[in-house]
Amino acid sequence: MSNSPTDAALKPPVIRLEAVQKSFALPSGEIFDAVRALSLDIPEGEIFGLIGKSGAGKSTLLRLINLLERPDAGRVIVGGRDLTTLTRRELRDTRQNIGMIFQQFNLLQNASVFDNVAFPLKIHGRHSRAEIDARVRECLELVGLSEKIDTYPAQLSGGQKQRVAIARALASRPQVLLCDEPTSALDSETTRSLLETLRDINAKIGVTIVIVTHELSVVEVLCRRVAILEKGQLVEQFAVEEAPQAERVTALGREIDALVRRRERDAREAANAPLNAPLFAPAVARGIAHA
Ligand SMILES: Nc1ncnc2c1ncn2[C@@H]1O[C@H](COP(=O)(O)OP(=O)(O)OP(=O)(O)O)[C@@H](O)[C@H]1O
Repeated sequence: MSNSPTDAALKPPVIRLEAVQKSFALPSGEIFDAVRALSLDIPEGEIFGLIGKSGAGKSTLLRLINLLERPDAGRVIVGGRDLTTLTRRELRDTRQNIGMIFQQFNLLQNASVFDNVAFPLKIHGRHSRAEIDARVRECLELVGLSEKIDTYPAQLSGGQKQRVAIARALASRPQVLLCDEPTSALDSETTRSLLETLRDINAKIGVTIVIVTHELSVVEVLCRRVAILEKGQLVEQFAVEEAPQAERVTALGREIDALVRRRERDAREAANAPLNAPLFAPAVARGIAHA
């Protein structure tokens, strides 16, 4: 696996996976290894992408982080606690520290936006009404949906539903937000705006974001680091913005680099172009003959 020089996790990992393993029994009786002895550190405050082909084990790995899937072997340490050793009750409490959002939003259809966001706080049973009220308003403001507090999911667009889901996931003030293909059901404009909101939230409250996606444009816009999975193993991880020292190991890694370099080049050209430059100046004239 290749690692970039900035890997030397300057910040302590908020998530540490140690040789986690997860297998499933298939209907045929065969055992399928979805995640194979995988180790990974994710530093606090990171926006971290998990990518790979369909079936590579991305969602399983994400679900191992909050123990929605229990590993067959290995340790899952979040916020300094090994989740695999906790009692059911301790795990329930610790999960307050790990929010999660899904592709299909998973909102309660018969509950208002307020009640959806308040739900995890109410079932936890340790918050006063005033505290819940203030927390819900604060989270809806973070996602830009304050004015929808009294509406119902059916009255919202897909992007707005996902924002409610984010507010709900943040209600318990978790250190970690897990996102499983959060923009797959959204059009490209809504996706862009939602990704901006996630970046904004990361900057404002420092929550560590781990996102599974098959869209490289999501990685390009949102992620600062990325890990590439193949057949349940971690084959490469790097800082997205960092120019590679050597060619990336995987085709996906090379595609991400190409996207990032193209964006940088476009930005440079836009900054250098005189206002009256022809729109389609030949590449050679602009010094990018080998672009
Ligand atoms: N509960 C399960 N029972 C049996 N097999 C499973 C189960 N969950 C996942 N798998 C298998 O494990 C493999 C990895 O699944 P996973 O959903 O983690 O992959 P993925 O990389 O997220 O793929 P995709 O992008 O298609 O969602 C797949 O082959 C899947 O069929």
